[in-house]
This record gives sequence, structure tokens and C-alpha cells, in this order.
Amino acid sequence: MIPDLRRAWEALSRRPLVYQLTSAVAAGWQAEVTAAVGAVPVLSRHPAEAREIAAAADGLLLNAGMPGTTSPEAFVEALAGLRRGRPCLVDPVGYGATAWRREWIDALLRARPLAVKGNRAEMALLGGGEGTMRGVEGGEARGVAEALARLVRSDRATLAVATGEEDLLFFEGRFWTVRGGSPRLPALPGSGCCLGSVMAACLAVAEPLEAALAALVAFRLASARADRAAGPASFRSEFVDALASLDGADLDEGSSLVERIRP
Ligand SMILES: Nc1ncnc2c1ncn2[C@@H]1O[C@H](COP(=O)(O)OP(=O)(O)O)[C@@H](O)[C@H]1O
Ligand SMILES: Cc1ncsc1CCOP(=O)(O)O
Repeated sequence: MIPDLRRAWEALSRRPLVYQLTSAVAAGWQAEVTAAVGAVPVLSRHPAEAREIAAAADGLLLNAGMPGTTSPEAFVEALAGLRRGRPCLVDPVGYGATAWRREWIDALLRARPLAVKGNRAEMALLGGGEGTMRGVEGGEARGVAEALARLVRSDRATLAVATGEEDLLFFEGRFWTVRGGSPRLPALPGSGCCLGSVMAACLAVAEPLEAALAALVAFRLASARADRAAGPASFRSEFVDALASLDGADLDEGSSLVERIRP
């Protein structure tokens, strides 16, 4: 049975506060989509206040995209401040691009976040498969499903997601896929970062599987609605409008994009 995505989406009306340590290149868009789905974004990057902000947050997003010199310290502080039972999502942007980033993200996963989500190459590399990275752009990937399962079974996260033409999710021993949407979405730098923001918001108010699938489906639905935009800039704003317009009934309907599979 497909999990209740409507329930997860409608729970966003509780307006969770989502603390997001993320890249400057995507931060504005991430704040925008967080607000568009009804959640409340906060994005300070200073280590001196990260613990206090995290303590007040309903959920935390750690995005490794564009680290500054104090990011590792700020991430550690945020993890220390997050209240027990509140979810943390790690987005391992650019995993494998440099040795330093690889070690930094490996260390983050030792804190056992609830969820980890990246593109196929990032997730393959993170979980011991094969992948190529060009800057933060993912290329070829092999062994993605095995990598997701390995990440969860080795206790580095409870739920793992690899995005791509078809999103793949692993949770409690089961694989799920999500299809559809517009290929114009991944062409925009920061679209995966935005997915991390909405997924973190959903995780703050709903059960992990429902929450993660609701965010994945919402992105597919909204990108399909924006698909006819004239160019990348209008696609982006139509995508945000579409995301803001989604309701529980849309998510019910969008459940048809989800499938449970046995790879
Ligand atoms: N071929 C595709 N068609 C539709 N949506 C896609 C496609 N590839 C990726 N997506 C979606 O675009 C967003 C960004 O995914 P992706 O490019 O894989 O990650 P990243 O931006 O982190 O590299 C996600 O919401 C993902 O589901
Ligand atoms: C271009 C770029 N450089 C560092 S982070 C970043 C954004 C990557 O965002 P996404 O992985 O969501 O496309």
C-alpha cells in the first residue's frame, strides 16, 4: 500500500521551523520554497548561534554544497542543539568532488541523521558504489540501490534517497521509486537543495516514509505544472507557484507516481 502522502502534506499547516545550513548559491530559493509549502525557514550560518537556533527548530537540514571556513563548526553546533526526536536531513552535495568534502560528509553521517538525500552519483559514492562527479554535478552512477541499503544497514541514516530520472528511496528494508515531472527541474542549480528543504519540512511534521515520498512527489507534480514556462527563470518562478498551490488532493493523486519495487 502507498503511504498517506496527503496526511504528510497537510501536516505542513503546523508551520514547522526548519533550520537550514546550506549553500549561498541556493539559500534564497530554499527559503522561498520552504515558505511556499507553509513551513518557516531560518538560515543562519554562524557557529556561535547555531546550537541555540537548532534547539528551537522542528527540523534541521545540513547541506554540504558550499562550505565556508566555519561550516564544519556550525554543523556540529547545530547537531548538538537539535532536540531529541527532531529530524536531521543531510544533503551530501558534491560528495566525492574533493577528498576534504568526502571526509567531512562521512563524519556528518557518524551523527546518524534520520535521512540522507543526494543525487545518484553522490549516493552511490557515499554508500560504497561507483559514481562520477564534475564539480557538484553528478554523472554516471552504479550500485545505487545497494549503496542506499548499505547506508541504512550500517546505521549512517534511517532513510536514504537517490534522486534522478527516477527517484529511489530505501526505508525499513523496502525500496520505493517516484517518477514523472519535468527534466527541466534538475537543470537548475539548486533544485536538489530545494528538495532537501521541503523534505526536511515534511520530516518535521510526518512519519519518515510518508514525509520523504510527499516531498519527492510534490516536486514531480510542481515541475510538471511549470514545464511549459518560456525559459529557466520563468520555469523557476512557475515551479515555486505550482509548489505553493499543491493541496492534499493533489498529493493523493500524485501517489500514482510512487511504486514499491524489488530491485
Ligand atoms: N529526469 C528527471 N525528470 C524529472 N525530475 C527529475 C529528473 N532528474 C531529477 N529530477 C528531480 O530534480 C530534482 C533535483 O534532482 P537531481 O538533479 O538528481 O539532484 P541534485 O540537484 O542534488 O544534483 C529532484 O527533485 C529530482 O527528483
Ligand atoms: C552550483 C553549486 N556549487 C556549489 S553548491 C551548488 C548548488 C548545487 O545545487 P543542486 O545540487 O541542488 O543542483
